Amino acid sequence: MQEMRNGRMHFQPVSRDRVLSKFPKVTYSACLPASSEGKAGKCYTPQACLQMKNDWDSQTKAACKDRTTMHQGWDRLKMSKAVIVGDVNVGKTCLINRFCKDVFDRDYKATIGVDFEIERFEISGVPFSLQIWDTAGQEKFKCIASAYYRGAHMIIIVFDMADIKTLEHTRQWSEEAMSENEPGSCSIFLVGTKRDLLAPQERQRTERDAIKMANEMNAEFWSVSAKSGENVQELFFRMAALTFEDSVLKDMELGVTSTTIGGRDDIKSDIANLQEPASKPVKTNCC
Ligand SMILES: Nc1nc2c(ncn2[C@@H]2O[C@H](COP(=O)(O)OP(=O)(O)OP(=O)(O)O)[C@@H](O)[C@H]2O)c(=O)[nH]1
Repeated sequence: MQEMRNGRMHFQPVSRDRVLSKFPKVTYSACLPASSEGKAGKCYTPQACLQMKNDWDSQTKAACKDRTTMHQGWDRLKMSKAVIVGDVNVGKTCLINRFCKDVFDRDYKATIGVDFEIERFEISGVPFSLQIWDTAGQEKFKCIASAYYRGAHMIIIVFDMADIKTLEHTRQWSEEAMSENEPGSCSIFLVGTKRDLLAPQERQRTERDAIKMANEMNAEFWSVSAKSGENVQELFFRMAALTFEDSVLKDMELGVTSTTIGGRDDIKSDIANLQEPASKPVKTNCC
């Protein structure tokens, strides 16, 4: 992924479909009448989005362009942690698999505890990795999964658009995930899955309810389908872009010169916990 040559860090190129040069901006209202859907084309709604900018922050642009910053400041790979939570069976694993592997499995296989993927991007010319943590929705695994909420830069709360109860439960998922993190330290995305299962009018009703919920929890709302792939790549690109920019701005604020984002050693130890369960067991009281 990265190696030192002639005293400089060299990163292997990422695949072309993970290169992001333009800022992913607001282009679509989920509450448009069904008849106008498809005209505007995309994804998420100005009524519930984390920010409405059309371009990178000028400081981010300057930092990405600046060769000196590249050599002095980003000699290690920038990395952020996204944690995906939500009720059992809502489609968390399928969402990740659609983006990371471009596959969809119709059969349900419960996640046991946690699992994770690392996706590599190039954003505005800068190598960037996103750790995507998939957690189990089953109650019996909750205490294992919650041990991995800490240190998240992003919390993605998933619900099933065809099962409105799962939207009601998102408030509790949000509270639980945020209780492990400092207030204001992570961005929240509220994601409705299985968009393909709903008729247009039903979908609009659910989207309106979800927008209200997203506003309550200061989240950005997206409606996606892992089955068809609709909006999935756009969602992950948007998440990657927002967390990348956050990390660049935070690093500049802190005057960080040579570290992964915020010196997050907790991310590495999370992976160590996952890969070496025998040597570092997850402590739980409830399972
Ligand atoms: N039609 C449709 N079905 C979906 C979609 N996403 C997931 N499913 C189905 O929903 C079921 C559950 O999906 P998973 O991704 O395993 O659910 P999960 O949230 O990871 O479940 P846990 O691991 O138990 O927490 C599977 O049978 C999937 O095929 C979607 O976008 N559309």
